[in-house]
Amino acid sequence: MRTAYRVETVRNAERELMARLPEGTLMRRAAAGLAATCAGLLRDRRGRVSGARVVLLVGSGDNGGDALYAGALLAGRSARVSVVRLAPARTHAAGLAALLDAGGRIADATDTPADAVVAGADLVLDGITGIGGHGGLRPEAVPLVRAARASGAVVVAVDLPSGVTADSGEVAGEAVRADVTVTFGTYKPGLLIDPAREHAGVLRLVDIGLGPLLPPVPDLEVLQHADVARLLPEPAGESDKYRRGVIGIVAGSARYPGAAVLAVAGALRGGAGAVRYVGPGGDAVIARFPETLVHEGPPSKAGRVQAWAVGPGLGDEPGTAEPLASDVLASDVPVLVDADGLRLLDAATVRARSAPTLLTPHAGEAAALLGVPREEVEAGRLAAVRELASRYGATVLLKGSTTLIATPDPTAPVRVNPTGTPWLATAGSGDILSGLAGSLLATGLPTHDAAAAAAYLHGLAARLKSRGAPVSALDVADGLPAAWRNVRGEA
Ligand SMILES: NC(=O)C1=CN([C@@H]2O[C@H](COP(=O)(O)OP(=O)(O)OC[C@H]3O[C@@H](n4cnc5c(N)ncnc54)[C@H](O)[C@@H]3O)[C@@H](O)[C@H]2O)[C@@H](O)CC1
Ligand SMILES: Nc1ncnc2c1ncn2[C@@H]1O[C@H](COP(=O)(O)OP(=O)(O)O)[C@@H](O)[C@H]1O
Ligand SMILES: [K+]
Repeated sequence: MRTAYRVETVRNAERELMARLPEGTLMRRAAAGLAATCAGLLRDRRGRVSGARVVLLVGSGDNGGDALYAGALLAGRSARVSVVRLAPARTHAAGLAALLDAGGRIADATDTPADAVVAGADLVLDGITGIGGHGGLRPEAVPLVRAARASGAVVVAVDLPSGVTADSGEVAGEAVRADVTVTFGTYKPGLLIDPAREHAGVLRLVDIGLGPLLPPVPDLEVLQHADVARLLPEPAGESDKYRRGVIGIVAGSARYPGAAVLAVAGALRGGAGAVRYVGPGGDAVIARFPETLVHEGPPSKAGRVQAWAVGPGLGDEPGTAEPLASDVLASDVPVLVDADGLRLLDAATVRARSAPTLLTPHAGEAAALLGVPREEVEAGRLAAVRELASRYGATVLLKGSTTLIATPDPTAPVRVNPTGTPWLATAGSGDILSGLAGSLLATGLPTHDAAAAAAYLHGLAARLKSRGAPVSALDVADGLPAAWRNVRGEA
């Protein structure tokens, strides 16, 4: 499991650790890790560190200090290192002295155009701001950062790409776009959540000894194969289809019968022992998946069901969608609500439910539920998913370029799914996810585990099927058994 902590927590832990260590120890540890990564990148690029051209962009804080000490270490290995100070009077003095001692030089951008400053650089180190930064890049930094990007040099961000918001992943204005980010002590939320994540490139974590001083509960967690493998249900010798769990799907409409087929396709690969279908798409479902138990009446009369998934393609015809959705919400088993089901949702009904509810909106649906523009949700995913979970008293899986899962408990970590791929942005893939997550819920997994395991398998299935080419929603469903085996370490 990867974890991330917000700035205040990082600073508290750093303070405690610094009090136990000789002054400057943490920065030296950070700089050593940073220099090692840079040296590796330079060797990849030109075979050796000696003679490489390195430009440091250095702001007024300790982030610049890290860059300067790392620059000194590289200069000590005969790299040609120059520093551009963005706030000359407030540059980390000891770091600058170390760099100059090691043979580095000052190349401030005051009289020289930005592109000339970075011209010919093999590597540009972004030490403008780290966890102390706020409000995007200052105007004087913007041309330098753009020139660095355009120069073809490898851009390495120190701790965080300057300009991104560490705690939320928001990007207010311009921010550095790095190829690699070397972060210290722990991941920060912004490194894992878009749009900031896109700016960070490949992540490297340098251990500076902070781990034991961080609280046991992180702000974010990212499950990995072993974590998901532990969650996946496995039928025991004594299992029968009912004990494995029955998932009820309420999806599709005369207008969108395909959504019913797709949700069932996901549900059939989600571990439940049986899939019941209720709704107007029964014929289409049976034609494609004869193993489905199709029911004509209302969901409450469909027989035993351990969890429901309601909403994909349900449409908005009065007299059809609404009664189906309210019947499902009145049940006392876990319910997943997606797509059209979300439009019919009212917070008081969800809050009053006796069993857990899982909402799976994309950014547009989340925006409608929150009454804000879609762009606001996309720019501030973490705040949006937390707010929805708290307003509805439900677990919320917010889909998109970074899929996030929050529970109604504001102290619980938000989960970030690491397996997604932009190839998943294809019509109907969300319907597969609904069926899959519902199926995992029916097997008895707690809501946030079912959501996290489903997002993980769904993303992995898309990657395994895609291998760099477009995939359809049904391809993703077909890839689920392979993803399941892959997670469990089976061939
Ligand atoms: N505290 C510690 O023990 C350690 C800190 N480390 C480094 O120190 C960093 C934090 O250092 P600081 O607290 O000095 O903060 P930063 O270096 O991140 O930035 C703070 C400075 O930048 C200025 N600033 C803020 N926003 C700006 C913006 N948008 N554009 C330009 N300037 C801006 C502020 O006025 C302030 O002077 C970490 O990110 C990490 O790189 C590491 O050395 C590891 C140990
Ligand atoms: N840029 C992206 N990167 C990764 N995953 C994405 C991206 N865009 C969409 N997805 C994923 O694709 C799926 C799309 O679901 P949804 O928006 O409900 O589409 P539909 O309604 O067509 O099924 C979700 O699982 C979402 O997380
Ligand atoms: K930085």
